[in-house]
Amino acid sequence: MYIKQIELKDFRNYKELKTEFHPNVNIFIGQNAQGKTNLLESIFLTSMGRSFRTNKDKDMIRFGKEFFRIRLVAFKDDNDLVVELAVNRDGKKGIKIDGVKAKKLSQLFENVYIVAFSPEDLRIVKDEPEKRRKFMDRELCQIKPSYYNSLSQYRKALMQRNACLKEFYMGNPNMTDDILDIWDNKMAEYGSRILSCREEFVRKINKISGRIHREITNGKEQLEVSYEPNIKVSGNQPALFYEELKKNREKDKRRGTSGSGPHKDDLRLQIGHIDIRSFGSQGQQRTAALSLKLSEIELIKEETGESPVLLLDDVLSELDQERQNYLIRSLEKTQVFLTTTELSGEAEQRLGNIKYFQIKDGMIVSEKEKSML
Ligand SMILES: Nc1ncnc2c1ncn2[C@@H]1O[C@H](COP(=O)(O)OP(=O)(O)OP(=O)(O)O)[C@@H](O)[C@H]1O
Repeated sequence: MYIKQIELKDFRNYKELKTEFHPNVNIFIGQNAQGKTNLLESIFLTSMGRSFRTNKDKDMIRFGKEFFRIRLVAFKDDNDLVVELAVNRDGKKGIKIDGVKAKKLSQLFENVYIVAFSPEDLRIVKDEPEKRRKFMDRELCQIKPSYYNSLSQYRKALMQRNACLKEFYMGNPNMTDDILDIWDNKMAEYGSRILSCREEFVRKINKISGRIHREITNGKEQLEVSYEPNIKVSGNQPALFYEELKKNREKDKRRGTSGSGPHKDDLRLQIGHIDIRSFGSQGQQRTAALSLKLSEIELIKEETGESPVLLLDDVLSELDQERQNYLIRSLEKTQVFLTTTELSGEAEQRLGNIKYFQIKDGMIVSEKEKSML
């Protein structure tokens, strides 16, 4: 699968754009703040239905305009696949896949598979647990679209439960355990599904990242990734999950918030017996982050039979030569979009077939393929 073409209308600083991509490597070059990341963001959006850098869809509408529209054409299973997405100032989002209106956001996930990699991802090991949960969730949404439903239902139940707990905390005499129980049951139903999906996901990612990490470090380091569920129940067992929630009920009432559940999960990353989240060197943490990201590509291939498209936002310059080399070697048969402020020469020499796009002020001012340079 690869992305053939994109059309933008009033997206970020792009007034109008229509361009064709190379099935192998596409490089967006330009000075700072010209629209390179915006272009990656538009591609990401058609795969995940949301941005990788804002939760506010409206922020992506060009200043002073009423809506944005993206039309992306991918080549998949010997056919063109057309994904269209539009957002207006009221925050309404419309999605069409091959001309047919999508009813749910999750219908997007099975079309264009994407792995996005930015310098921020290199901090996934040492950053707060939320980043590692996001890593699991984003990947799981792509390989298991029903996961998205569990996640959003769980979030809704959690919000409602927290609202009830706040009432207890404030001493509202009308709040009862029966009401809380409704949300405990909902949280248990969806929370245990999330838990079992994450369990399985981490088992798989551990295998793949262990191998990749060994290769990058020439066999010197063994990376171990394990799941740290906040509620220690194994598999999809809503009844046991519910019991655990109930155990914490009185504590939660006193605090006015839910202190346990998958919203507190984490991923443990170890080399030998050392927890590298806290005690790894910066190099170890970055290499482990690279191993995790590359595992995402492998896992999507394994689970879907499709090679995902890779978005690299200014990431090559963040890696040393050896890690750059490893990354580039892993990109065979993967369509890549990468942004850079300058041509670094060496890395690109090894990148194979490349199409360059010079970006200036929300426009592609020139395009050329490597063979023409
Ligand atoms: N909604 C919007 N409408 C119009 N312009 C916008 C909007 N949102 C962002 N921009 C503009 O987009 C530009 C930033 O683009 P982008 O983030 O793609 O930069 P970049 O080329 O990747 O730069 P860098 O190399 O610094 O990361 C800024 O000039 C910003 O003002």
